[in-house]
Amino acid sequence: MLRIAVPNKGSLSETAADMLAEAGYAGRRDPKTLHVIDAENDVEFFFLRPKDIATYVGSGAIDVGITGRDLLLDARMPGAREIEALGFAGSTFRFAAPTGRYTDVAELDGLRIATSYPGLVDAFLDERDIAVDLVPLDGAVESAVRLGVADAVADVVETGTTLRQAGLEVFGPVILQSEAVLIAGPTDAEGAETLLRRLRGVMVARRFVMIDYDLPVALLDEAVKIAGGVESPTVSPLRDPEWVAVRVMVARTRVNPVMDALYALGARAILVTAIHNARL
Ligand SMILES: Nc1ncnc2c1ncn2[C@@H]1O[C@H](COP(=O)(O)OP(=O)(O)OP(=O)(O)O)[C@@H](O)[C@H]1O
Ligand SMILES: O=P(O)(O)OC[C@H]1O[C@H](OP(=O)(O)OP(=O)(O)O)[C@H](O)[C@@H]1O
Ligand SMILES: [Mg+2]
Repeated sequence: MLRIAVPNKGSLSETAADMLAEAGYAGRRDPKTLHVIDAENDVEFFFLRPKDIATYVGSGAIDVGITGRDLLLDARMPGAREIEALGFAGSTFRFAAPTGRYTDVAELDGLRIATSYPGLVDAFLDERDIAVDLVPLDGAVESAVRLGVADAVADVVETGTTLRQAGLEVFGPVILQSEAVLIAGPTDAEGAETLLRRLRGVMVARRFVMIDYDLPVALLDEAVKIAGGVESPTVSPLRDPEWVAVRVMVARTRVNPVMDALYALGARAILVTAIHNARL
């Protein structure tokens, strides 16, 4: 049975569980459940702290897992590697300090930096020969400067709201662009390929929609330039030989401009439908 680690709580847990459910796996009914056997799919789920998942997967105790790229790198487990970015929980990892105080990371030399990702920060600063006094905290790191235990922080930034509210601003380079990732251990586990293919199917379904429209056949080449699809659009005859029906996959983010352009070209009866799952 393929052993899969899934975040038991926190920012990643709900979307990870949703993706696995859409991929056809059995979920858990009670959020306190730590272990689920999905015999039908020949997999076993372990619900673990996202921070610990790289440790389990890197050691080979669990075959694959869903965690954050920042958490994977922070764990510094040589056996654990990212095999696919999952397209959710996107964030950046940044240094921040009271507005205007620092502009360059080199200024951090000898200062106190609070973070809940000491492995990640240490690796980044080590490479640049900057020696700091790391203050490891569990969370709510943004308060550490105001409370006097650190001079600056290194933390996850999504919208920047938490930083702003604490009177802090980012400075220096982006330490890391993070998002949820699928990770694997030192050996290739049987069944991991199927999981990966299923998750890719869910991502495609989330990222793309299907557009159908009718078009005068003479305009087909121009229409394909607007939306070319994955391979190429499906074109079907209509009863009127001057017209065709076209079906094409389009990225969700481009739907409206594509519809506008197709309509302007002469397409009519333009319909958008959701894709529930896919294997490309
Ligand atoms: N605001 C956010 N936006 C996007 N991703 C986030 C955000 N906060 C945390 N993450 C991501 O979630 C992962 C951390 O999840 P984790 O469950 O450990 O933290 P959490 O959501 O802060 O929960 P906890 O309260 O237990 O600390 C990291 O990969 C991090 O990049
Ligand atoms: O840029 P923002 O949109 O404000 O998001 C970033 C914040 O979100 C997370 O905190 P979380 O709520 O998980 O609390 P924690 O710090 O206790 O982990 C993260 O640690 C940052 O503090
Ligand atoms: Mg947190």
